[in-house]
Amino acid sequence: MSHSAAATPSIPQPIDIPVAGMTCASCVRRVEKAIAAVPGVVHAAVNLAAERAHVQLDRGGRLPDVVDAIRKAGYDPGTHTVDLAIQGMTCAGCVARVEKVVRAAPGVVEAAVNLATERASLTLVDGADLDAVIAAVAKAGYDARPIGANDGAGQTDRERAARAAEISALRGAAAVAAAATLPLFAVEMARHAVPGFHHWLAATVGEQPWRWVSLVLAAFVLAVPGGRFFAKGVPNLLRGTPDMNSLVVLGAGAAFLYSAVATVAPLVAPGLLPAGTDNVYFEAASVIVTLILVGRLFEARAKGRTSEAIKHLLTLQAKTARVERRGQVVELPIAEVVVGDIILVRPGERVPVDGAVLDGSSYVDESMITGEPLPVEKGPGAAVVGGTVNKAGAFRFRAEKVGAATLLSQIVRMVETAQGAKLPIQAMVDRVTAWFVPAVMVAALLTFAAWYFFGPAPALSYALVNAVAVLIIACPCAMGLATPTSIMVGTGKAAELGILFRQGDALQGLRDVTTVAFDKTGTLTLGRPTLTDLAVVDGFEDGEVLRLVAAVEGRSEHPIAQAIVAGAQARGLTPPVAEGFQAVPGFGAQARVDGRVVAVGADRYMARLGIGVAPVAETAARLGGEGKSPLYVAIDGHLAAILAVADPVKPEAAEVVRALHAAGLKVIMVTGDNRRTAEAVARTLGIDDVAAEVLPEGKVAAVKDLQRRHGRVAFAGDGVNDAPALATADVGLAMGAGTDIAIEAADVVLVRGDLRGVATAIALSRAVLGNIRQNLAWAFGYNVVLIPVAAGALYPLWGLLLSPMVAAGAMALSSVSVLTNALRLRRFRPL
Ligand SMILES: Nc1ncnc2c1ncn2[C@@H]1O[C@H](COP(=O)(O)OP(=O)(O)OP(=O)(O)O)[C@@H](O)[C@H]1O
Ligand SMILES: [Cu+]
Ligand SMILES: [Mg+2]
Repeated sequence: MSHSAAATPSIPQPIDIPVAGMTCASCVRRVEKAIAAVPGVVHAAVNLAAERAHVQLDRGGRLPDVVDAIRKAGYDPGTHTVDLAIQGMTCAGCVARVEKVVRAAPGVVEAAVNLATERASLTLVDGADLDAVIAAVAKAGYDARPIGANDGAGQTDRERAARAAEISALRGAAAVAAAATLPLFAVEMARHAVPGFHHWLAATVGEQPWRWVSLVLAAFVLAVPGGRFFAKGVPNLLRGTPDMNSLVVLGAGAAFLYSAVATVAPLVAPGLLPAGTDNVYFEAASVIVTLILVGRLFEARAKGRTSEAIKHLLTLQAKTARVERRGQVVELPIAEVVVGDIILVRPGERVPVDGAVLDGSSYVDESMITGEPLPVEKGPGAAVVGGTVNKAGAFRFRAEKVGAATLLSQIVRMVETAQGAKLPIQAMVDRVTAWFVPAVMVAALLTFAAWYFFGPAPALSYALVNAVAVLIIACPCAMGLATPTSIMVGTGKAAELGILFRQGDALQGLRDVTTVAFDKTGTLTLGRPTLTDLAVVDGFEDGEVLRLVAAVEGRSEHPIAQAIVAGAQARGLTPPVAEGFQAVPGFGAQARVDGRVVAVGADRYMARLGIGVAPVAETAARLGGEGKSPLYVAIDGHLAAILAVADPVKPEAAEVVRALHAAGLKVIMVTGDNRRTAEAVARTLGIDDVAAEVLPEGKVAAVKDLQRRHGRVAFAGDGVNDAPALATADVGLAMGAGTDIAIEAADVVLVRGDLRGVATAIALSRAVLGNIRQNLAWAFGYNVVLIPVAAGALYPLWGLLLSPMVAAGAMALSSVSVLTNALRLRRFRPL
């Protein structure tokens, strides 16, 4: 066993920690502050809707401290424990080493390694990448395997269970509160509505006994179902960091306390309260608690629905796999499948992980990943993707990507990251909400003072009721939900449509672009060119030229090369063997065939070789005008022929260009192809401008040039060789080819190679940002308008006041309406 020291960790990756128990924007602030105060924390961002903290530590920062800080601030950091079976440990030194590398792995809070049981018991942050831990252990020279299921699905199952528990707890609390509040509320209403009720109550139950009954009922509502507000709100208040729970506590608590004093005072200290001010507000205190509980219940339910997209993705994941182990086929939980396992898939089963078919053949439904409606044929060598459904045949395949590395897991992770993202506008919202709760408390105090000193009699009653109304109406919970819920629903909807926002802020970026640039080959066109024309120069013969060219192109990977080889095959030619093959990217290729030097490529390739193409200039112009790509062939330094390949445009391309124009965007094509050809294609599609004959390394410069001229540019490419351009553009959209998505450079991945995804992504980003704006306008507007009303601004003119009960109803409604508005995004219609 090697005992060399483990490699020093590089800058740790940012980590997402689920945080439960946050109710409003000031909770977010509090958690953020608590985390930021931990030594070694570089950056902390907390998202209320996703209920997550995104934390960047430097080398000295310790995750356990962060988790601790969250707990100390009064919230629940989401962690879970996992057991790993560790092989290869021989002594206590090994134990210490494994513990060290495991503790240094991202997302690990605590680790204990046991030599006797050969187990490591880890506490991980929910959502942490167990594979990274296993890899770290492997790097230190040991073998680690998870015991029991612990894939992404398991974690989200736990989150789902936690949410379900929260919903049922809220439902119970709201029901109990409502039952106890009902008599109070009914009697209060009857007093106003039923003539003579007052006298009837006084004659039967008696006014004072009823006050005692009310006191008991209200105390119960506040203490039992309303206990959750006190448990969080009081400590926060005492710490000097009031949150929305504190506002509820102050509002309902003040109403209750005053009423309790008014009930008890006549017995113990008559004359304590001035005449006419011994009113009770037990019903108000109870109704506030009940309505806010009901609001929270609706909110929790709606929040559950915002993450439905992820749930749907997770249902695609198979739970078990039939694996060959030691010559036997065993059914294993998906988490125990390792790379290299041979997996059997029977008809109708889901492919469990990503891999390559060994034998057998079948058709596989990949629509859930690629959007391709027709089942795809799979034979030996074909790639299969976890989550897709096998149709009629059976096959065996070798697992190549498992656990978090599978495409499906990556998609789930991308959606989760995007859903938890903070948009730039959120910073503004955060600044406002940070001051909001303290400002509200000051406003309530001022209201109290104004009514007490300048208001009509009974001054104390008016002062109290109006101050309570201000406290209740001003809860900023709708504000805290406005952005994150729209992002969650929007990115979830996007995922359903095959649009993955890798960076959540690409949503805002995409909304702001003015220009969309497309790569031509494989993006606007199908990327499957065919040989259409062949014209030889005098002295050369068709079949012979094509035979030689096909020999050269047989060595090339370029789609054009494949078209030429296929063209030769179709004419029944068998190309000879080529030697000394040389490809010049962006120009062409050459090789020696049958003792002759054969070169094929663009006109600039001929220019580079010093071969004039004037004799076929007219043919080239005609071919280019038809949208075909002309290619020149030189044999032994003499121009021999001109060929043309045509790559049909995607059927939806023209429609997409029209849609983008309708959205007010400029559409530009960037290509390495011949100018005339490019312009012909652009014309048929209605594209505004063309950057043609761009060398592969020139695409970055082309994008920069577009940015200079048009502002913010989105670039859509096939994601493989367009990576630098994708990264340079303000927003890079990678057109995924289903399995081999080049995700890294892009901000947005269009899983279905369909161009409509580009227009849909832009339309969706506008819809989401619009939705956020509506939410913010509603949340802010509501507070701005109703706080003065609650404070009594309309009283001098119209005698209008806002009862604390109405305030509680309005406040519960405001969060629900923001959530409902965000959920409207689920009905977004794609192009
Ligand atoms: N193997 C090859 N055989 C023949 N011609 C080639 C070959 N490789 C490159 N060329 C020539 O160089 C040109 C530019 O190639 P490049 O790969 O940069 O762009 P493209 O695939 O035509 O277009 P796009 O930039 O839209 O993907 C091609 O249009 C072709 O004329
Ligand atoms: Cu609130
Ligand atoms: Mg290309």
